[in-house]
Amino acid sequence: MESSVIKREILLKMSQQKKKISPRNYKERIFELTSSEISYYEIDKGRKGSRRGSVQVERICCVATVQLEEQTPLERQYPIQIVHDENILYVFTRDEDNRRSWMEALIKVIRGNSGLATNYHSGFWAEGRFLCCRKTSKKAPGCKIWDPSRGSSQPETPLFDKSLPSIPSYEGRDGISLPPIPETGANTPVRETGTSTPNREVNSPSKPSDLNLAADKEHYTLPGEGEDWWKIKDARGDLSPGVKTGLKERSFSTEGQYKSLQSRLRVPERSHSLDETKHLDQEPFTLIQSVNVEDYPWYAGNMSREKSEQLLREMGKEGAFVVRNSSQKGAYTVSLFSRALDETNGTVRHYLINVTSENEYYLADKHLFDSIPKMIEYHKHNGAGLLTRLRHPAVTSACKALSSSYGEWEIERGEMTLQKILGSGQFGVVQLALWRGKYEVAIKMIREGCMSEDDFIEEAQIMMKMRHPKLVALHGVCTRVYPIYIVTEYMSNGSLLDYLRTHGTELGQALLLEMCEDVCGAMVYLENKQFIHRDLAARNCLVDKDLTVKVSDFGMARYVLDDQYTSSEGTRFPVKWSAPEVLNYTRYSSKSDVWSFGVLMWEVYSLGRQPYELYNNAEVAEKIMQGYRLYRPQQASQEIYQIMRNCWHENPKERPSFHGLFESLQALQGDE
Ligand SMILES: Nc1ncnc2c1ncn2[C@@H]1O[C@H](COP(=O)(O)OP(=O)(O)OP(=O)(O)O)[C@@H](O)[C@H]1O
Ligand SMILES: [Zn+2]
Repeated sequence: MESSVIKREILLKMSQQKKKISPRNYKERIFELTSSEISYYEIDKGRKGSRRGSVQVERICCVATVQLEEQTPLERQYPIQIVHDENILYVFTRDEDNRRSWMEALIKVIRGNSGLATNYHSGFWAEGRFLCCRKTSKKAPGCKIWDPSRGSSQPETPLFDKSLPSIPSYEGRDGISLPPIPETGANTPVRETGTSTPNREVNSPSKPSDLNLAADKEHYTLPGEGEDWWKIKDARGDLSPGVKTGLKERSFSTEGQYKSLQSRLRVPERSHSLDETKHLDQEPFTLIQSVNVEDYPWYAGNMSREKSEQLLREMGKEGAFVVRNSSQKGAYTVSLFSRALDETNGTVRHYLINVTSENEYYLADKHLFDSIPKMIEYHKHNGAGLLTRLRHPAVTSACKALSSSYGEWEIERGEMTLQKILGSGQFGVVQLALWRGKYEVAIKMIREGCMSEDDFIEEAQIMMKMRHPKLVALHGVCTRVYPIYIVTEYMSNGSLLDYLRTHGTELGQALLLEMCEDVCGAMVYLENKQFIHRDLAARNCLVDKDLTVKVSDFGMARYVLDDQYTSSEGTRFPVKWSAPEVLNYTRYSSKSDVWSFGVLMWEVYSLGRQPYELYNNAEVAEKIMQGYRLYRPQQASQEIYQIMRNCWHENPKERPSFHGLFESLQALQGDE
């Protein structure tokens, strides 16, 4: 027997975010809560359409509010998280009352569950991490204590015997206060009271307003019989241009809804351009006061349309963007990448930056700004008519500043301020430094006598031209004095091997796969350039602040002056990563890189174990010749393991190319 509906209402639902970084979208769904499940349905001509998903009540371990992100649009000010054993469902209620009533109902049904959480995450899961504690596993134990019986912020509304978890304050994740929505005055729509709900007994409303099935600022429901109870009328059609009567006509996007709400609440549009300086957490060393586009990391100068598309696609990140000079003289264009329209290939859109006669700038919609940087900053937080928000500048600031100021590869040593030691390797110590006091870079200080320096310096210019979003950029060198400095892009999460060993258990399947894809993407690029890495391994990949993995030290093995490293019999030779033809005849090729890549995938899926742990180099070489291969790591599916095995074909010609590997990996990603 179907259990009766406790609550049924249209709520906004966030997409499930199954991948590490996938675009979020928000859809209106009809939500139904029964004592056994919460389910949601498409809205089809104002009625319950097809079922889109559900969560069984017994699997829910926590229901709580969520701390708002900065610049949250008005329709998403009242989020609830429903945490269950597989994922987190985020839904957005209309207002505090509405949220309270959903929380009450949900907590009531889950109260008897055995596996209720003790902790939860107060922030959203976004782009591969929790905004509260920055943990990168969706299963990471919560960072705040969850106490469903703790006092709520409005104790005058007693629930059952206990009260609700506290309602969060309007605080962004960095403690930036968001203005509460003005609720009074002529602009506040009058609340219409509906008739009684079909489930009145179950719902047992505690306040008269709870009698409404739904009563928001735009429409109210007319509870009735059966399917037909679902008629919805516009309460204030005159005030919201995009909204007419009935859901049928309600075709505006959430951004449009935001705007119409905004205009009705008379929030001055300009107010959103204020204070943006606080949000620049991604690029801490950017000159935020400047109105010159040249001072910003996203400015790519005379980059062509084609080049920008190539760069953004290579980067492949939702919301990757650059601002470049338009072919129209004196004008600028924003080029933006998104997977919103085409999940597999993505789309690049080019938006001309418009200028009014009063020298004010705007993009897709009419939010005016007195400078381009302010406009860009606004659109970092508000899609407002764009394909997606401007999330990731595609040119790193140091990278761009360095390459524009030095066509050459020689960097002025005096412009480096050393900060701290990051580690040490084959060539010596690696330090974090600031270039010109503001751009973070990593410096390899080459210990004298361990590198064939002249050969390297000759090759450095070629290596500097190797530019790919998944390759650690070589910015330049300081060669005039000893020790020689090799200046590269700084990667704040250190080596992939260390990262796997310390954070491996927090990384889900999707992230492990993405890490392999990142490396493979860089290798496709090198393969096309016929550039052989020669020492591909997890220790030679680095992890960026957003967990992007990039390949480092490409080609550097050629300049090592150390017999123990260069000779395949040497103790430091990477035997366990080397293809048989390398061990036997020192025959390097992109296909020998492919072998190493297979071992790197094994490292990723074994969360940083040493390959062939129990064997020394000589034993490994012998076993490999006899046809033995690494076993399947626990985390790797049969499909993943098969990809590794293909990389370890005895005959290099039989191994897949990086291009082929990349396609296989992407196909797996689509499976989820
Ligand atoms: N660009 C960088 N950004 C951040 N940390 C770095 C960077 N380059 C190196 N490191 C840190 O310094 C350590 C040493 O790096 P390095 O590349 O010299 O040696 P390695 O790759 O570990 O060993 P080998 O030189 O033998 O291959 C790395 O493990 C990493 O922790
Ligand atoms: Zn947290």
